[in-house]
Amino acid sequence: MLEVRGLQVSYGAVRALEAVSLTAAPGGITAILGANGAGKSSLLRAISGVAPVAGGQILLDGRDITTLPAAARAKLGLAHAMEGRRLFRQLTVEDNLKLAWSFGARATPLPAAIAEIYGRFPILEQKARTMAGLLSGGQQQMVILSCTTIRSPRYLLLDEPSLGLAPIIVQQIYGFITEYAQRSGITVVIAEQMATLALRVSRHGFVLRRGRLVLEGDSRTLLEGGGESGALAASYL
Ligand SMILES: Nc1ncnc2c1ncn2[C@@H]1O[C@H](COP(=O)(O)OP(=O)(O)OP(=O)(O)O)[C@@H](O)[C@H]1O
Repeated sequence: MLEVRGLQVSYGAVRALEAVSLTAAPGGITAILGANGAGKSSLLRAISGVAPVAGGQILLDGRDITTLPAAARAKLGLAHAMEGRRLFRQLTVEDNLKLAWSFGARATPLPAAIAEIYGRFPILEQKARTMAGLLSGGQQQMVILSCTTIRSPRYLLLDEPSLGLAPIIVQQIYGFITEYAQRSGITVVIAEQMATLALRVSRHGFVLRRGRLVLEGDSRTLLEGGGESGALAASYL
């Protein structure tokens, strides 16, 4: 179970998150929604240990990890695909995959792990010897998802996996995420500006606005526009 209690994140005088509390239910997808600058990336970055925490607590399976360095959190099974497609651009696709595998739990032997990825994204096999920096945005996102999942994480944090991608590629990426979450049974947290997209695949959604949690609920309820969810649109204004 991943739990955040009263989390505050500040960058100098800028307060990015103010007393945010939420729980990501085990074995399912949780959506973190909100407009540009709402604090979604700061939340994920604080959880994985790369953003400064000014107050509150982060608990992983009941253990307080708030002051643990990022590398120690990764060893506990936290994987974070950050916004902005961070990969080793000068390395080939396959070398990116090998490197990611070497940092992970190595639950599956390397050849089988790579074969599985190529089975899922055949284009990556065709581009295996191409420098990752030369791929299209969608192909780079496939490499990033492959690199984070090849490590066999127990918790997966995905920051705006749809950003800047064509609708058909977004469908493919989200298809992969949904299938992977179901098959692996791990806990997935997706930060996404495109609320409908993330609510369709998640169980529960949390909405941030200017660093504060303003709405939460069952994803279907938020999506169907019933009850409180008129507030979903309002929270983006
Ligand atoms: N390194 C930083 N230094 C200073 N301010 C920052 C930094 N990173 C983020 N911020 C500010 O913190 C607030 C929250 O930003 P954050 O990136 O977490 O939001 P977001 O919801 O992920 O938005 P986006 O979708 O644009 O990434 C914004 O006001 C942003 O300008």
